[in-house]
Amino acid sequence: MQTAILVAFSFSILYVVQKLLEFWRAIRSIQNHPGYRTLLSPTGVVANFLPPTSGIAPGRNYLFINKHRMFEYFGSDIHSVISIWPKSLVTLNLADASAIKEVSSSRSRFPKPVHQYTVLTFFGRNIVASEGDEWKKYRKISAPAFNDKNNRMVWDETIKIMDSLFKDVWGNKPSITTDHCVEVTLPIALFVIGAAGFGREISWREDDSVPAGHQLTFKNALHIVTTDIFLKLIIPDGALGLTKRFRDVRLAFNELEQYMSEMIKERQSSVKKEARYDLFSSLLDANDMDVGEAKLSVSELIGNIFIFLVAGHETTAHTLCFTFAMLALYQEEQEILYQHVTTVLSDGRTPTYEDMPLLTQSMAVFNETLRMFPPVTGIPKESAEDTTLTTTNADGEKTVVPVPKGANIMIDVPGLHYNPRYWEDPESFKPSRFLGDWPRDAFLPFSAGARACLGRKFFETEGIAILTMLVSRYKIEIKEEPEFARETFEQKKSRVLNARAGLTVTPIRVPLVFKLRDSKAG
Ligand code: HEM
Repeated sequence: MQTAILVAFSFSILYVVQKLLEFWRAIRSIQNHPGYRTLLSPTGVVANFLPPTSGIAPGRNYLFINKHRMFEYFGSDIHSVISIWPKSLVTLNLADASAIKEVSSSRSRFPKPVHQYTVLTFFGRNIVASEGDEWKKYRKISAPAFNDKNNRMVWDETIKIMDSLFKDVWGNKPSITTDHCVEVTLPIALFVIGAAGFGREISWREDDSVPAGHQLTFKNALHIVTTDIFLKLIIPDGALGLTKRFRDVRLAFNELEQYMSEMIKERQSSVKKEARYDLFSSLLDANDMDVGEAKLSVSELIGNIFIFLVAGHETTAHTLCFTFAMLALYQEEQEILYQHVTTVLSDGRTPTYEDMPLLTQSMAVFNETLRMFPPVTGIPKESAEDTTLTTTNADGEKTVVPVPKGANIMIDVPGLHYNPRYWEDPESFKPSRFLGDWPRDAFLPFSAGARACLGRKFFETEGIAILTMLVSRYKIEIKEEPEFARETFEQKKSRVLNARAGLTVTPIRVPLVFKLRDSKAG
């Protein structure tokens, strides 16, 4: 017994020594460039559940919470994170626009670390979680669907959805209250991607009814899957029956898979085999091919449908929610937007796709919201070779940072978006900064280079249509609640804008009131 304990103890000591040596080598490989030294890796699943305590891991949501502060603290727009466990990997976090440009424009030197995207592959391989030839195939199949014709359809479908919201759901009520803005923005975004991406029109009325053969609505299944996807990653399948929450997650995954299979069957057996040019048709055609390098297997088809549903609705819904919150908090900015919209639509008409380039203030409001609340806070890459990156400080002094092969590179989007070298007074909400010339390389909500967001224009189109329709008819305010009657503006702001880490930055509770503008109550 004693011998066994002694052997175990010796092995533990050896393990610790080995880990410390690895840690020391990793630090040396970047010449001890300043940064965090932590026990757990920031990209590990466990670290994602930890509060931002120092020492153990940078902590959950640390990029969004720290913004540019840690770059200031470490005195460089590139800082390092080196952790001991599971591996002493070097991560370099970047908030330097030119270093980020170098990384995002060279896919062969800095590819995507696909192993960090396992969480997105439960339903099958897909465009977001792939690299190399596999990614090229998915991009080649889906990119043609994001064309001007499709953007026009996105605009028209969005206007229909907003019209129906105003007429069929909100009626002519002088004011509409929601306890959390995403209750409005999530269905809007889902309806738009459903209609414009997948030819699946869902009306506000049928939205809440569970169809025969299902136990959850499509919306709920997708919502539970996207909210609890990390649980599915860490809880073994056998344990998913243990608690109600786990069982709900299992049910939601099964339901969503069933919905996606039904969508495929429905479209394939559609009697009206009319020629369609949406994203769904591109994916289905690729699945229909007999053989060939551009063929999609059924699992790849479902994997890509899932990723487009997620990429196309959560980012949009959260951005809309933060945008409405900012306009409610900053009434003077809402008034500027309202005045601009009424000038473009002087006769009170419904905006058309042709109006989009004129709605510059709506775009500026979105850009400023995306600068302050980028839904994707960290864009990971890895170094395929031993190389260097250079960063320049405010005094113009350059520092060359060694980048060993295999190092993780994290494009720190909030770090870049709050970097005072590029953005004057970065903590302030100033949409006007996007009206003139602005530092394009320091704005990366959609990533950049070959792996930039495929749906950027899709989002901009639906977003501008939604915002313009809403602001021209309703005034957005924060809901007054007695328990918060005594709070200061700053307290209200931090309560309303509080966010947590999810697949994308998720607003926690944004209670709003939409007041009809031409109503006496407005
Ligand atoms: C506010 C809205 C949106 C934001 C901020 C956003 C942001 C991003 C970011 C940062 C990436 C790169 C992710 C990475 O490298 O890990 C990305 C990729 C992607 N996005 Fe978006 N996105 C938005 C809306 C959309 C929409 C509406 C769609 C589709 C309808 C979409 C489809 C995609 C796809 C397919 C990719 C993968 C592109 C590739 O790797 O080739 N996104 N998005």
